[in-house]
Amino acid sequence: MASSSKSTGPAPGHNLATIEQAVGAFSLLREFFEGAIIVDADTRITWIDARYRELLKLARDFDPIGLPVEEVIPHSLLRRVVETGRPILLDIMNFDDRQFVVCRIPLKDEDGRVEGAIGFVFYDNVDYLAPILEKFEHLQKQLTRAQAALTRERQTKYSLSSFVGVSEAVRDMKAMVRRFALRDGAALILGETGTGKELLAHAMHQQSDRADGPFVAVNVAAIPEALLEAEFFGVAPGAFTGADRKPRKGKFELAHGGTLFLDEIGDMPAALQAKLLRVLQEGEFEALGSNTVKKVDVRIIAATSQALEERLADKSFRADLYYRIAVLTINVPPLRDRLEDIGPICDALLEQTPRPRDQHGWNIQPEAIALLKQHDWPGNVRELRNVLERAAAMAPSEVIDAALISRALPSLPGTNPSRRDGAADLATRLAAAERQALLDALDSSHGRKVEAAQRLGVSRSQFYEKLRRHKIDA
Ligand SMILES: Nc1ncnc2c1ncn2[C@@H]1O[C@H](COP(=O)(O)OP(=O)(O)OP(=O)(O)O)[C@@H](O)[C@H]1O
Repeated sequence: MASSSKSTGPAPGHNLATIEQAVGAFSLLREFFEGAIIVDADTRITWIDARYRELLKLARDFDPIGLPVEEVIPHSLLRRVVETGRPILLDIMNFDDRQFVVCRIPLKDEDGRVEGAIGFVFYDNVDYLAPILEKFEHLQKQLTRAQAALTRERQTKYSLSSFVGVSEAVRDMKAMVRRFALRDGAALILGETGTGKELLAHAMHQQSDRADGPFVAVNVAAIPEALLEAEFFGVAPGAFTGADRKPRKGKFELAHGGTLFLDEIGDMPAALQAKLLRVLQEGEFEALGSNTVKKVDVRIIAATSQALEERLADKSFRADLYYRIAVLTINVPPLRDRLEDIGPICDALLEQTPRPRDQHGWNIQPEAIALLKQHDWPGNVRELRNVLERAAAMAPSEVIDAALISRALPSLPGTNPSRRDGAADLATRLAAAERQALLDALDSSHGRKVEAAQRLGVSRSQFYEKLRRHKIDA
């Protein structure tokens, strides 16, 4: 055996010939590597170089021979090499805060059967490896910084503090959201359109134990009825003619370990309500075209801007489902009932409103805020955002005064682009007219999308598709 007093092993009963050969061959290379290890076909350690023992900080009296490699090197990939019979020629491993290049090669007998594997560890005294390690270190630092920035961004974007409001009603509601976040049951958020229900659902998820899990949002009204079931529960391979061979995951599966936000739950068809109830009660469902039951761990947060009591009374919404989700109910007050929030919300929304490069920040005047407080806000904060964006687009400087606001408010003339743009070609004029029709329908149905779709004589899904195409945040 080529092992000197510095090496340990091999364990009795292993193929000595192979190990002798391997160690003999790479003893020629030993000045180029920092350590080496050999495992057998069961991935148990049969030999380890003394320098590798030092690197791993193994105690002097600890004998690793015969142990599964992962008990000594938890992240070792030697098992993969043994199982696949394929080498991993270049990889990087961390030991404490140092990075090493590692190379793993399968050991095969004369018939090509895998008998074990060897791993070598190199360090940067090998000049040609230095650029690889440097590059890796650089990329790893960049990744760590990007991940930290992303976490910060997610936390601020969806934290409860991004729901702006100073009124007592908002403070009480936020306290309730914090309490509900810590309970894991289904929750229901009620409020007019544009009051910030989705924002609150996201914040509740972010405050809960599920924050590291996914947050998946589905707008029930935006999906054509025929596709809803597949969208929620997924499709088994070949479930119907034309279905993919591969299974398609539904939103429930995608939200596993996290939160599923069901917006416009009042629009859910009866058959789907029954299936949803089953998931809530048993935590299980079947994909479309499958008879295998799947288990999921998902918290449901539902929201609606409809009066659910009416839907309960006419039996289009199941009472048992309602009582299941309504245990934790949050009522978001409409903007017109908390006028003192308008000023702070304007400041927050204007922070996010694009401004010309040479400008420091928007300056909204008290008279402009006073005028905004007189409006009824059927579309709530979403409508306020649109009005501010319109005013900002018309503003000649960073000052937003009452005159600009009165031009930007929806009931006043001067906002119809199709009337202004006489020189545009037909397609542009038609698109502008369609956009205006959508906005008008939303305005006159106080932001209720189902009603707006009916007014225009299009289906819900067509209506949503058009909103998306025209980039209308409704
Ligand atoms: N209190 C608030 N502070 C800051 N921004 C808000 C607030 N409330 C709502 N918003 C903003 O208003 C817009 C609409 O909010 P959101 O989509 O959460 O409303 P919603 O109640 O879910 O609407 P819908 O019922 O139509 O789906 C978003 O851009 C959101 O960020």
